[in-house]
Amino acid sequence: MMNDYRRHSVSAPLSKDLVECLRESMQRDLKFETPYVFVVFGASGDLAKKKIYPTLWWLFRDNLLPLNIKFVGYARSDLTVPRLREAFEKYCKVRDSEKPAFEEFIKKCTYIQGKYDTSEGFQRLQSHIDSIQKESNNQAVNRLYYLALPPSVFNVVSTELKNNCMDHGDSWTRVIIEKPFGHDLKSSCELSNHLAKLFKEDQIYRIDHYLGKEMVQNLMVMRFGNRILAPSWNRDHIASVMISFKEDFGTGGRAGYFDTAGIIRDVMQNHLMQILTLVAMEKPASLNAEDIRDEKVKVLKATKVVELKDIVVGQYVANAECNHPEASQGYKDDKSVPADSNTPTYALAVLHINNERWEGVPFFLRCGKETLKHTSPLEDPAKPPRTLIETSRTIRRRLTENGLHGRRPVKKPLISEKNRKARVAWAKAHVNWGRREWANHVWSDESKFNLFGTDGIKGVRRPVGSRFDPKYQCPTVKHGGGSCMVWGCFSDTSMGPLIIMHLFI
Ligand SMILES: NC(=O)C1=CN([C@@H]2O[C@H](COP(=O)(O)OP(=O)(O)OC[C@H]3O[C@@H](n4cnc5c(N)ncnc54)[C@H](OP(=O)(O)O)[C@@H]3O)[C@@H](O)[C@H]2O)C=CC1
Ligand SMILES: O=C1O[C@H](COP(=O)(O)O)[C@@H](O)[C@H](O)[C@H]1O
Repeated sequence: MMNDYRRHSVSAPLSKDLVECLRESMQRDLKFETPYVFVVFGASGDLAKKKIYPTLWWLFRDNLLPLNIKFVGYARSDLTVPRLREAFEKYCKVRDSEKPAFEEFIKKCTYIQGKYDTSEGFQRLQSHIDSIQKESNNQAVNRLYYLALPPSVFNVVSTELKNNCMDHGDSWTRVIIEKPFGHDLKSSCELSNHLAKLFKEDQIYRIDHYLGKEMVQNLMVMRFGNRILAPSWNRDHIASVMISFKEDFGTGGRAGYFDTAGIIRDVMQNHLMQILTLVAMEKPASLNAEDIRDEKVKVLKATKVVELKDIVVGQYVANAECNHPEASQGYKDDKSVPADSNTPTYALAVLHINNERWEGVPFFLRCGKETLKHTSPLEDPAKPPRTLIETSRTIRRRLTENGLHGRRPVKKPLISEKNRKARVAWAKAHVNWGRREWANHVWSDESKFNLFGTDGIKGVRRPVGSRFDPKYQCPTVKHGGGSCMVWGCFSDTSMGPLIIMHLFI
């Protein structure tokens, strides 16, 4: 069972059973004594402090990392481990009880200051890894290089890595590359070709962290494992799809990178497009990565090329009227943004997927920095179906499963509040009458019969125990309509005649 609080926070520890299970499955592949080094290039940056270091800590805390692992930060900034820690600790959400373990984690961290475009810093990194090897009984060190860097330096850093920091054939080296992977088709192909010359394909990990988000991971299960949704997931039932990414903060010190990318390259063409393909693709042959990739590619191939008329862009400016602390700063108020920058911080695009499932359904991709609401909801405004696939039996079953049972509503005479009170008072006053008292009384009532057709049997769907809830009652009237009003009476010994009071035609 998942801990309750974990549902709300990735920082909460996993349950012991789950950790054991994950460790067991990892032990098959990992020798825990083998030395590993995880190098974060761009350790001084936003991604490193907000995501990479906190994630490494959570894995460490949950015993999901090899025992002999070291974390090396690398960047140009003049930093030390304590200053690095200052930057990332608050994102690690360390609980009081976890503090000793966090100190152990920090002991595993080191920092190397170095440039990206010269060999000197990389040679020092290599010496550092050599020293880890010596400390580990000379066992060869597995290396994982994480490029948490702006794309402008991917080429030089990967080249320096290849020239200075590779394994010696007795361990492995892997390189993780962040998005954006190039800024257009040409540069993306160039980057691919460049990396292919340096590393084997299985050494290169291109990462889109959105694919690791719970909401995104649940998409496939929701689409293909849900028997109610699956048949409705198409143009007959969905009018349009809006995939929306909004952040209530701006570039916050990252403008150096952001201004070279813009919101489209930063999140739209990767994160939002990944979500779009997951939403739109057909069921893959298996959950194997290649099969999923193939289905995503089919969606992309069926997508009409986006033209200028299909896209709106914008840039956030300061808003003096808003009290949000960040609203006083426009994008260009950031000193590292050129005064004439026209980099978009907001974009809305409409895409069309020309296939049988989605023909005619617009897919809107919307993303913005400083949009005052940090949510990325996926909204599928449903439209009235052109064809009804579900049978009424299925609908009845689903309603009942959800606690709404089909029942006849209680009839309640439509009387004024004054009369209601009078009736209640009379009933209370005579609550103790017995047979003898009632025998002296005549009972009368009127009834309405429709002349054409009937009012029919009305039903309501209501939860158990809510019979007398006013919302589920059915108001009745004794007068009006195309009908015949009759009156009758009885006492404890006989029945009176039936009197036709009114006939309405
Ligand atoms: N921030 C986030 O939440 C996410 C970011 N990413 C991706 O991660 C990568 C890094 O992003 P992020 O950490 O936000 O970026 P930052 O702007 O924070 O840059 C990271 C580090 O790179 C160095 N750097 C910055 N600009 C330059 C430059 N022009 N030339 C050389 N070095 C530079 C700086 O370190 P120093 O000067 O000390 O060397 C900086 O601390 C990007 O590719 C981004 O797309 C992906 C997912 C999420
Ligand atoms: O890739 C990026 O994603 C973050 C948003 O990621 P989240 O996991 O924090 O929602 C975004 O802020 C950043 O600009 C971008 O580079």
